[in-house]
Amino acid sequence: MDPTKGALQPSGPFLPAEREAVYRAIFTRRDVRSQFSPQPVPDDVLARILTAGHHAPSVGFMQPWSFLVLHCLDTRHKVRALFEEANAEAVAMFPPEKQAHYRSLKLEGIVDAPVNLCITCDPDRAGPVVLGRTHDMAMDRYSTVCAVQNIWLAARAEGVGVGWVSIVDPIRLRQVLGIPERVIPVAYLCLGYVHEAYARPELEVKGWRRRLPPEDILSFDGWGGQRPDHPLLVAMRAAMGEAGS
Ligand SMILES: Cc1cc2c(cc1C)N(C[C@H](O)[C@H](O)[C@H](O)COP(=O)(O)O)c1[nH]c(=O)[nH]c(=O)c1N2
Repeated sequence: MDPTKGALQPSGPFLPAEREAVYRAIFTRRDVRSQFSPQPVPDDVLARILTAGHHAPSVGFMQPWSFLVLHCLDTRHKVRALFEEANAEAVAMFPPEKQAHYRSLKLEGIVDAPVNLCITCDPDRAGPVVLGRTHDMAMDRYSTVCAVQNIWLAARAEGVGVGWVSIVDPIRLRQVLGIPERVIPVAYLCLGYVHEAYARPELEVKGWRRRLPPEDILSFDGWGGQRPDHPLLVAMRAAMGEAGS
C-alpha cells in the first residue's frame, strides 16, 4: 500500500482577497514595544497563534521548539531586570555620538504586555543525527526562528502585537526560567493587543536606520552580481512602493 496515495491537496494560488490578507499581515506586522493594551489575550486566541508557530517548517521535521508561556508578573519583573542590566551594557557598545539616541529608544514591553513567550530550541529533540542538520548544526535554531515568524504573523492577524526582546544575557535568562543547559533560548517575545502601531518600523520612524533599497540586497548569479536595470529589481521597487515601504 502506497502511503502517499490520497495525501495531496490542491495547491494553487489563493483567491485575491486571501492573498491580500497574507501580504497585509506581512507588511503591517510591527515589532511592538509601547502600545500594549493590558487586556488579556484569551487562551483560544493564544492557542491559534501558538498552533501557527507549531506548523512552521523545521529541519528533518524535528520541531525543536518549546513555547514557554509567561504570565507570572514576578518572573517577568526578573526578566525585565535582566534587560535593564544588559541594556546599560549595550549603550556603552555604541559610538559616543549614538548613545543618547540609543538611550531614547524603548526596546521592550516585558511588563506592559499581558503575556510573554520564551521560544526555545532543543538540539536533542530528534536524536543526534537529524536529516538536513548533518552539515550545519545551526539548522535547528533557524527552524525555531521560522516558528517565531509564524507566531509574529498569526498574532498580527489576531490584532495582537509582538515585541522581540534580545537584550538579555541568555545564560541568566535560562536560570530565571529554569531552562535546561542544553536548550537554547532563541526568542523572548512580549504579546498583547495593540490598537495602533507604527506604519513603518519604529527604528525607521525614530531615525535609527532605514529599510534598504532592493539594489542593496539583490544579487544575480552569485554574490556581488549587481544589475541596476534588471526587470526584477524594477518590479521589486514598484512592489515596495505599493507596500508603502
Ligand atoms: C532577532 C531579533 C531580535 C530583536 C528584534 C528583531 C529580531 C528579528 N527586534 C525588533 C527589530 O528592531 C525590528 O524587527 C526592526 O526594527 C524592524 O521593525 P519591524 O519589525 O518591521 O516593526 C528588537 N526590538 C527591540 O525593541 N528590542 C530588541 O531587543 C529586539 N531584538
